[in-house]
Amino acid sequence: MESSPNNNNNNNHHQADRQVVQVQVDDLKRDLSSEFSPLPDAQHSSIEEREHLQVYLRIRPFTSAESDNGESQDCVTIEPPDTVLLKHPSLSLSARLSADRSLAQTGQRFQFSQVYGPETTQGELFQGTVKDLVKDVLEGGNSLVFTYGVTNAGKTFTFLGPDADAGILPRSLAVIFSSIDERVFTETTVKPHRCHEFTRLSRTQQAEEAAFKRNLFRQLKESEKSNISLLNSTNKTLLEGKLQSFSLCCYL
Ligand SMILES: Nc1ncnc2c1ncn2[C@@H]1O[C@H](COP(=O)(O)OP(=O)(O)OP(=O)(O)O)[C@@H](O)[C@H]1O
Repeated sequence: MESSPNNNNNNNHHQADRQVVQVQVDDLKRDLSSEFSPLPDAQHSSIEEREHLQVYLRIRPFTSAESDNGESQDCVTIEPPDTVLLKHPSLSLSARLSADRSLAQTGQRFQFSQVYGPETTQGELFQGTVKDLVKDVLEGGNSLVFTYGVTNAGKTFTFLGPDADAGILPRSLAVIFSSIDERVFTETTVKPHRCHEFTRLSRTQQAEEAAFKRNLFRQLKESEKSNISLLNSTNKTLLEGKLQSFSLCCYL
């Protein structure tokens, strides 16, 4: 950011920035312990939380470029079914200079709900992680699924996957749409709103929705005819962006 000491506006901005920072620091200093009163039945609640929050680790295979570069340094060891042992990459500076040699050699263990190795297929991952959540959704439950990892870790592959090897999102949608059959709500009197809510539509709104839908299908047909699949490419761009989480809500 450019700085201009003679500019009053800028000075005001800097002062405002300082005030904002000050508030945040004060906030951080605040003792929040009193706001976290002990839970009445700590043991029960921790068991419940463990059941509700599942954390899976997926280790992807090396890409061909990585294999060609000889990047394998045996730093990740899976200890089935739920643990990984991480060691410093043997060529890393930290491994060579590590003051704690024993730590560098023995590594550190991390435990997850389950660890999936590089040979895991998209189908196996879906079966083991998300399929039961989808079943819950079909019975009225809600779930949030998201991927988390450094760039190039395999989040998009896991989430969307290539067309020929679908990830957890298209698989979830396939299960939902093939399961609801006659339970599809054919009327247009309600519309999903935000994540968990819906709005009831007036007659005028229903007519607007129907017109919007007709218009959308007409555009789709026209673009298919003229081979300019505008809608598809827009959707594809949206999907190929950073769509790496979805929440499963029940509107059935
Ligand atoms: N399970 C897998 N099997 C085969 N190839 C994979 C797998 N997971 C990821 N890849 C490949 O690894 C590369 C990186 O994956 P991906 O693009 O999904 O990473 P990402 O975490 O979404 O990255 P970014 O955060 O940068 O978007 C891609 O070439 C992808 O095809």
